[in-house]
Amino acid sequence: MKPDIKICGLTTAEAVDRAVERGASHVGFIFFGKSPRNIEPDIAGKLADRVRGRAKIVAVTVDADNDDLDEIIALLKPDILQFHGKESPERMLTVKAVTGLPIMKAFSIREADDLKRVEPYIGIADRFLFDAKPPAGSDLPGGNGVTFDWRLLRTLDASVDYMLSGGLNKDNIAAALRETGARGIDVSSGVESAPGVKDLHKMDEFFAAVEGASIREPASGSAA
Ligand SMILES: O=C(O)c1ccccc1N[C@@H]1O[C@H](COP(=O)(O)O)[C@@H](O)[C@H]1O
Repeated sequence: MKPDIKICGLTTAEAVDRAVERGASHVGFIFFGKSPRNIEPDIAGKLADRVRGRAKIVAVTVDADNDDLDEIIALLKPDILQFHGKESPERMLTVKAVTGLPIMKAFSIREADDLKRVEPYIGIADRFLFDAKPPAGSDLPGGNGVTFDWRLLRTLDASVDYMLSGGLNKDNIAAALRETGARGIDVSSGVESAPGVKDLHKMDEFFAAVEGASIREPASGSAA
C-alpha cells in the first residue's frame, strides 16, 4: 500500500507544486530560526494556499511558545501541528485542547530505550514521527539527513501510527518501507541539492522510488 508521503522544509512555490503534483499527502513548513528551511508564517501561508485541500499542511515547530504557535496557526492555517522538540505530554494535551488541531509528536531514536519515551504520549498524539538523533554539534533536532536502525521499530505495538523520517532518500526508501511497513514517510534533506534547497529532480526520483516500492510490495508478499 502506498504510504502517506510528507515532503518537509518547503520554501518555494515550485517545490510545493511539484511535491503535490507527484503525490505528496503532506507538505511541511519549518518554523525554527536555526534551520536553513526556516520560513516566515505569512510566506508559508501563501505557499500552503496553493495546495490547500489537496495535501495536509503541517507546521513544524520546536518547543514553540504560545505566541509563536498562535501566529503560525493564524497565518498558515495548518491541518496538523508537528512538534519536534522536548514538548511534554501535558503541553501536547493543552495545545490540542486549545487549538483543536491534530498533533504529530516527533522522537529522535538511536537505541531501543528511546522508544520508551513514546508511552506517555499514547492517546494524546494523533500520530508519531520517528527521526534519527542529531549528530554531535548539530543545531537542528531534525533535517540532518541521518538514518537510524529501523529494526528498533519492530518492538512497537502495531496500533502506534507513525511517520518514518531521518535520512530517507531515493536509494534507501524501498528498504525502509520493507523493514518497517511504515504507513507514512517524511523526507527533507534527501530531496535537496544543498541545505534548504529543494531539488525538483531529486523529488521526482524519490516519488518514483516510493511508487516502485509500493508496486513491488504485494508481489513479494503473495503466496503464489
Ligand atoms: O528540517 C529541518 O531543518 C528541521 C528543523 C527543526 C525540526 C525539524 C526539522 N526537520 C524534520 O526532520 C525530519 C527529516 O529530516 P531529513 O529527511 O533527515 O533531512 C523531518 O521530520 C522534518 O520535519
